[in-house]
This record gives sequence, structure tokens and C-alpha cells, in this order.
Amino acid sequence: MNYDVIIIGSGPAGQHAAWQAARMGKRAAIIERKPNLGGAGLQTGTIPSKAMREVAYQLTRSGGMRQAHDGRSRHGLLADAVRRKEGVIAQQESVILQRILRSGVALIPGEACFVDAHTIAVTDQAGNTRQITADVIVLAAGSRPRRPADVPFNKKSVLDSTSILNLRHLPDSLLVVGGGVIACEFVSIFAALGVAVSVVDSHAQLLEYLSEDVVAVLADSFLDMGVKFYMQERVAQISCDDSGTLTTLVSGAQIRADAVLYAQGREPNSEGLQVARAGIAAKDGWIAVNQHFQTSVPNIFAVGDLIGRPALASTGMEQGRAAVLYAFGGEAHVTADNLPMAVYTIPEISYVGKTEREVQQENIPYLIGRAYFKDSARGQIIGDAQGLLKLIIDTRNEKLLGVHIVGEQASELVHIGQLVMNLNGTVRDLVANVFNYPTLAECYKLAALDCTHQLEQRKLTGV
Ligand SMILES: Cc1cc2nc3c(=O)[nH]c(=O)nc-3n(C[C@H](O)[C@H](O)[C@H](O)COP(=O)(O)OP(=O)(O)OC[C@H]3O[C@@H](n4cnc5c(N)ncnc54)[C@H](O)[C@@H]3O)c2cc1C
Ligand SMILES: NC(=O)c1ccc[n+]([C@@H]2O[C@H](COP(=O)([O-])OP(=O)(O)OC[C@H]3O[C@@H](n4cnc5c(N)ncnc54)[C@H](O)[C@@H]3O)[C@@H](O)[C@H]2O)c1
Repeated sequence: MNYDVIIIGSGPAGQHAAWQAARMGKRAAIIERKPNLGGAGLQTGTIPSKAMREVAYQLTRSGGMRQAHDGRSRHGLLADAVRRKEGVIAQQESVILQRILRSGVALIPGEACFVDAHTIAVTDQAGNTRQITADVIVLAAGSRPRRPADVPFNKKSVLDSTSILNLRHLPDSLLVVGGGVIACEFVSIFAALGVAVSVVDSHAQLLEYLSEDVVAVLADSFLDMGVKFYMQERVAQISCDDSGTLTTLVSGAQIRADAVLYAQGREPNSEGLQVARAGIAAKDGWIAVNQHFQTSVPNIFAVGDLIGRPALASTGMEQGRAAVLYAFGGEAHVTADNLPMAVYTIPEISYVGKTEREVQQENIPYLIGRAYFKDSARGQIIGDAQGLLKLIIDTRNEKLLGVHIVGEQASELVHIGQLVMNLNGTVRDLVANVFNYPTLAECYKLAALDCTHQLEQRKLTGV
């Protein structure tokens, strides 16, 4: 069977590649090896973790922490979170399937591997193999948790970000190894559900690439929830038996916990693809691409987690679309600059653009304007006493260099600043704008006024 384009993987990147091809009238097929559609985006990553987080978040909003510490109700809460997760996955999977069917994209179940640069062999669950060909091939095979051989993963007490989603009993204590996004999101969920959570990380700060003051708000919230930190520490050994887990740190400290979540990065799903048969260049399994997401073989594209950072569902979707537009239109699709990032902790963190550290490293003259949610009427109404919106501006042209937010709705609010940046606006545009009142968005105006006030002061003092 011959297609215009074959897409390997039904995650966010593969879906959007397929829909773009269908919109262009191309004959497209998606190959998926798992029985369920949606990849890590729907089945094991973005959506399930956010659905579970919602239950934990609502608990914190309703002041339910005391109730959560009662052993009986805590287990019920995990059941709520699992139910919410499973319901959302089932609904979303059906939406994706309907969209695939409506768009005329063929869905081929089975494991794909290259025969040559235009031919893919697909092996179904019964072991039958058939070959299909296409002018263009898009690799969207995604990634999986990194699982070092010396960590005794067992799906019960030594967990990764996939198996922790399938827990049926809430542990009394959880040690999270890692201080990145996955680690922090699960710390939020399990601490809010009343689990005694500890974190080990080799860095001095959680989410070490983010602004210190923003992360400090998160760290304070974790401390309030009783989270214990072992920072600038490394794990020497994790062992487990029927009574739980024992983690020994390089410093010699030992931590006992019912369960361990190991969250230290991800690995590409490229080993089964046999990319060498098509002559594709890869480094440690990550596929190398140019600015059009084209691999070293011109008719083969790679998108999503398979090409490495930023490795987000949001960016993967856009990469899938851009790759197909380029493959069939021949023209570069320009994605707007300034990709946003949201960390769905409790409280949320979101940012776009540069951090203060990056601005300093690049010797850009800058200043910072801040607005605290507690100083806005909306912040008072919803009771967010810690929220912070921070603008970094270039003092030469008053343009926004970065927006950093921690607090309620951070993941939504960030898009206002992102649009100002992408439309080449300045901090004066935020001052001139009228925001609904009372809203958290109004914090943009407060932070912008803080910036312009500082600019005027500098003019007056000649500094
Ligand atoms: C816990 C967690 C939380 C996350 N939260 C967020 C978030 O809040 N926001 C965000 O933007 N991103 C988030 N991410 C990241 C996001 O899930 C990924 O960036 C995204 O899923 C990658 O999409 P993808 O299409 O590249 O790959 P995937 O979603 O991994 O899909 C790849 C698909 O390819 C299939 N496949 C692989 N090899 C083959 C083969 N040989 N043959 C056939 N099929 C194959 C796989 O079975 C899989 O279904 C999170 C990730 C995790 C783990
Ligand atoms: N809200 C979101 O958008 C969201 C949420 C979860 C995951 N994700 C995606 O999933 C990806 C993986 O998440 P993550 O938390 O595992 O990654 P991460 O990069 O945020 O954090 C990984 C941590 O593990 C450490 N680490 C990585 N490789 C290591 C190694 N070989 N040895 C020792 N330490 C190592 C890093 O220093 C870091 O502290 C993220 O990059 C992100 O793209 C996104």
C-alpha cells in the first residue's frame, strides 16, 4: 500500500502531523504499536498527570488537607484521582479517534521499523508483518522514562512517571528522586493527597533553570505541605523489599519510604525503528533534524520528544504541523518565537522568554517589574497570598524579555505576555491596556507600572 505520508506514533506530534496532511488532501497513515491511541501525551504523561493533579488541587483549594491526612479518606482520594484520570483519558481517546476517522487518515496498528527510506515494515500483535511505502515519513515515536539498570523498578514501590499513575494504594511516604518538572508535579500531587514526601536532587534549587524567587514560592508551598528536601545530594543505591524501599545517598544518609519515584529525564523511543536502515543520523537515539524538522534523509522528518528538548506536547504538535507543511508545501512554516512553558505544580509556574540569569549572561541592560497577587483585588478574593508576576524588560527599548509567573492560573496568564512579546510590543502597551477588574491579568498592568516607574526614576536621577 502506498501513502503520501506515513506517520509513526499517535502522540500529540503524530496526530497533528496527520491532521495537517489530511487538511492538505494527502493520503496519510498513522502507525501505533500500543493498543491505545495518544502516546505519552494522553496515556502516560501530560493528560493523566494533569487530571490527577486537578483532584489534588481542588483538595488544597477546599482546605481539605486535614481530611487528607486521615488514613481512610486519603485512599478514597487516590481512587477519585484515578477515576478522574481514566475518565479524561477515555473521553480524549474517543475525540482523537473520531478526528482521525473523520479526516480520512488510516490507522495501522503495529510496531513500525524501516526497511529503507521509503518503506516501513509493520508487525501487528499476532506477529504478522506487512510492508507499506510513502513519499514522506514522519517519525513521532516519542520518549519513555529513563530507567537506569541499577534502579530496581518494580511498578509497586520503585516507580517511574508511568507506573506511579497506576498505583491503586496510596503510600504513606514517597521519596522523589529528581528536582525537574516531573518530580515537582508529582511532589505536588502526592503531598496534597497527604503523603509524606521527600525529594532528593543534585542541584541547590528545584527546577534549577527557573527564577529563584519564583521557585522559592513553590518551595515554601512544599514546606507548608511537609515536604522534606535533600538538596545537593545524589543517590548511591535504591533497594526494596516487602516492607518498602531504602535509598542510600552518596553522603551516607539513608531514607526509608514506602515508595520511590525515579524522575531523572527521558529516553527516545528510537531503538526499534532501525533508523540506520534508512541512513538517518541519530545521537544516543535522539534524531537529529534541521530547522524544518527534516532528518539527514530529505524525505524523512522527525518531531516531538524524539528530537529532544523542549519535549513538550505543545511544541510537538506544532512541530508535526510544521514538518508536514514543509514536506508538501516546500515552504518554511514560521512558528512564533517565545515558546511558553508551564509547570503544573501547586501553585502553578509558567514562563516565557529569558530568565534574569540569561539576561545577565548576555549583558543586556534590564530591569524587573513585579506584581504580587495579594496586591490585586482578584488575588485577595481567591486567597492567593503568594502569587507573583514578574516582567523582565530591556531598558534600551522597553521590550519584554521575559515573563515569569507563579500562582493561580499562571499557565493561562503567561499567554498575555507571550503575545506582547511576539507582537513586538513594549511595557508601555501593558500600561495602556485596560484589563477586566477584578482579574489576575491586571497584575500585568501593576508589574508594567512598576517597570515604567523605575524607568522614570532612572531618568530623574540620571542613573
Ligand atoms: C508525567 C508527564 C507529564 C507531562 N506534562 C506535560 C504538560 O503538562 N505539558 C506538555 O506540553 N507536555 C507535557 N509532557 C510531555 C509530553 O507528554 C510529551 O512531550 C509528548 O507526549 C510528546 O509527544 P510525541 O508525539 O512526540 O510522543 P508520545 O506522546 O510519546 O507518542 C509517541 C507514540 O509513538 C508510539 N511508537 C513509538 N515507537 C513506535 C513504533 N516503532 N511503531 C509504532 N508506534 C510507535 C508510542 O507507542 C506512542 O504512542 C509530560 C510528560 C510526562 C511524562
Ligand atoms: N508541565 C510540563 O510541561 C511537563 C511536565 C512533565 C514533563 N514534561 C516533559 O518531560 C520531560 C522530562 O521531565 P523530567 O522531569 O524527567 O526532566 P527534567 O529535565 O525537568 O528534570 C530531570 C532532572 O533529572 C536530572 N537528570 C537528567 N538526566 C540525568 C542523568 N543522566 N543523571 C542524573 N541526573 C539526571 C536533571 O538534572 C534534572 O534535575 C521534560 O523535559 C519535559 O519536556 C513536561
